[in-house]
Amino acid sequence: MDKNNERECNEDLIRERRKCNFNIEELTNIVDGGKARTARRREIQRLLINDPEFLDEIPQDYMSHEDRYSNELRKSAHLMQKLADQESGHDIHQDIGALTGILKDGNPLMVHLSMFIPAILGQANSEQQEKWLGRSLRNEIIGTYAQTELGHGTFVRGLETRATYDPTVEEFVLHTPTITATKWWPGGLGKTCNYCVVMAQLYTQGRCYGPHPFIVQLRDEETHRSLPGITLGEIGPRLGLNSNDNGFLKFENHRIPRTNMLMKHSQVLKDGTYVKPLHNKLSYGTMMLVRVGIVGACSRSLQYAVTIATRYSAVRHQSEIVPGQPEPQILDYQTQQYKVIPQIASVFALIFSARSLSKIQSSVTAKLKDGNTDLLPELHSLSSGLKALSSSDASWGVEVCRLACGGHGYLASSNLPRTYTGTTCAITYEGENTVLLLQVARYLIKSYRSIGKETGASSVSYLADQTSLASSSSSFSNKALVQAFKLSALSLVAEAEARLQKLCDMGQEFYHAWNYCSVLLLKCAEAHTRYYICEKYEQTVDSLKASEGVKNVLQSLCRLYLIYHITLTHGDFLKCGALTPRNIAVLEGEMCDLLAVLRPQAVSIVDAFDIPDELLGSTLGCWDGNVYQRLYDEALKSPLNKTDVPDAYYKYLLPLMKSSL
Ligand SMILES: CCCCCCCCCC/C=C\CCCC(=O)SCCNC(=O)CCNC(=O)[C@H](O)C(C)(C)COP(=O)(O)OP(=O)(O)OC[C@H]1O[C@@H](n2cnc3c(N)ncnc32)[C@H](O)[C@@H]1OP(=O)(O)O
Ligand SMILES: Cc1cc2nc3c(=O)[nH]c(=O)nc-3n(C[C@H](O)[C@H](O)[C@H](O)COP(=O)(O)OP(=O)(O)OC[C@H]3O[C@@H](n4cnc5c(N)ncnc54)[C@H](O)[C@@H]3O)c2cc1C
Repeated sequence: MDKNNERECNEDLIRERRKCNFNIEELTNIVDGGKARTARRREIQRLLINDPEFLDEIPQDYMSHEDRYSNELRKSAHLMQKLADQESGHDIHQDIGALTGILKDGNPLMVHLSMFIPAILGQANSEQQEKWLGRSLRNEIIGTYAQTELGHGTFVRGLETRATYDPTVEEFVLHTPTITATKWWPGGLGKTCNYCVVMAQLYTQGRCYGPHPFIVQLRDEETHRSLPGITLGEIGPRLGLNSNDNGFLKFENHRIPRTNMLMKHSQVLKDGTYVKPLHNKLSYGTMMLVRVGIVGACSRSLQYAVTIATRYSAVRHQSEIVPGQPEPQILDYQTQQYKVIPQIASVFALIFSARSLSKIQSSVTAKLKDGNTDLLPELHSLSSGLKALSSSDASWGVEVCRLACGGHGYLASSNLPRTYTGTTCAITYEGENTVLLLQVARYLIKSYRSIGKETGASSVSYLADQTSLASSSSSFSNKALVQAFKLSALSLVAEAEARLQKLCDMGQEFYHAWNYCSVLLLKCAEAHTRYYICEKYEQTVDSLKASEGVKNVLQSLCRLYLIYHITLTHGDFLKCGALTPRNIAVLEGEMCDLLAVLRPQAVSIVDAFDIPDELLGSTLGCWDGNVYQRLYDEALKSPLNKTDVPDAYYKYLLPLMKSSL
């Protein structure tokens, strides 16, 4: 689509774009993380969208279960080949964002890229990397990450798969002792992968040392047949991601060499002696890494959904605001603005916190190389909290965007249903959100109780700021609003700690008290993580070197985000005295003013997300706004429209209609 050719574009969208008062390209660079990143993303996307191999012969929704898998595997394999053919020197994981939308519904090689290779990088020692990293990067072997079992996903310590060391032949025996020990869910496990990283309980010298990672060959490298002692299969249709072959796996006393235990952090020596790691949760490192990646991935899903909803809201006319006047664009309704524009604001919140988290991860990783694990708990807490809030915010945001598109948003061709199912899964996988938030709460309570001890963990240093509890601010600057979030989080943590202590003082065991307070603890974790996001948003926008137009837009979006979230949880702000009822009323009024300020810029802001139509894949969100023709053309692709009278009519309807004659 030629974006300079206004003749092909919907009139409303032309008018919207003429209202733009900032530099779109500059905002695009901010979204991408710099000019060079924008250029790289566009280069990759051009390479993909001009390639006919990525086209589907018929829309996926009309394909059989097998054809969907096969079609997506064809495209995934082609994509991997294309990326491998690219000039070297690029980190494929940096480029993952650029691929959003090219593979439509959970591709079979995703976990190879996002977990198997990272597991080798993070858990294998240098000899093991020598053996498996190059081969997996060259796609000579394809792997997955097999941790979850039928009986246990959340509680990793409860996994039942065993890896028992046999020193006489220097091998581990992998075994699935019960039906509940069957590995269940791993992406690509069913039919695609020939290797995997398996998390299994390590037994040596008669003792269990807990879950550890092992690399296991699953299928013959020539015939692709499952190896003896291994049962593999696919788990069946899911809410979404149905082009993937999420699988199951059972071991029947399957033997692997000792050197297949991934030994970067802990080892089993030839005689069976166990050498423990520097920190006993280092074997959970792959999960932590992916949690960080999920924050960025969620921001991208939301960019897709809100681009669709915003453009559609500009094109769609319905009802009337002024009686008897022409039907307005639905974007003119304040309630529609309230659905869509906070989601735009949310995109930037997620982008900026993903970037901040990623920096922290790099510095923790660098420290780990020197054997320093001090900041691992801080990274665990932040990555857990941000994974949880980003996935729930984005899922809710995508759903709101679908609702904002009325009936047409329910159509597969809008691409909103698939965007939703592809986002909401992140609430569950890589650590179910409630469970991760309770990990954050655990860290908060522990940090609160150790106030005064220097831990170097900056995200919780505010818990020591007891004086702020008594002070409510009369100023309404963005910084002051962030302070209000801080106060709310601090007061919730203080309340939860006091409640826990009271129950313990009354004679309850700590773990029962914990369970009894866990709804409140969840709120603490959410408030703490929200405060983190708000603080990063405010700081990033404040310190940004940008033109006035871009800065104004981002300031307004940031302010909208802060006020929107205050209004959603205003009870917490009132309860701790951070804000008064009057303050809340004033802020609610200001939120509506901000919606009005941002409304004329909304289409241009989503244009700055710069998502090509071919990747957006939506009848409602296309750049030219030619919505109705696209809806009609897509409907014509339904196989039911191949004939006027379907066979089913003769088989079922006709006999029914004639039965009473
Ligand atoms: C490379 C970038 C790619 C980006 C791409 C993004 C898109 C990705 C698409 C991928 C597609 C699909 C992927 C899906 C894959 C999966 O789902 S894999 C399976 C994931 N499973 C889980 O996440 C399980 C969740 N459960 C857990 O993590 C643990 O069981 C849990 C942390 C909940 C508890 O562990 P326990 O061992 O029971 O620990 P506790 O007793 O609760 O706590 C003891 C202390 O340990 C601390 N802890 C826990 N985890 C960590 C950690 N990772 N690091 C550091 N510390 C940790 C905990 O805080 C306790 O500390 P304390 O004693 O309080 O001081
Ligand atoms: C699309 C998809 C892809 C996946 N891919 C992979 C993969 O590649 N590899 C892999 O190994 N796994 C994979 N998984 C599995 C995934 O990691 C698990 O489903 C996830 O970790 C949740 O575990 P669970 O299913 O055991 O849920 P459960 O833990 O059984 O959760 C059920 C309910 O119990 C609650 N609950 C559980 N424990 C607690 C607690 N301690 N405190 C309070 N509430 C609790 C939860 O909050 C939830 O409401 C995938 C899952 C999905 C949906």
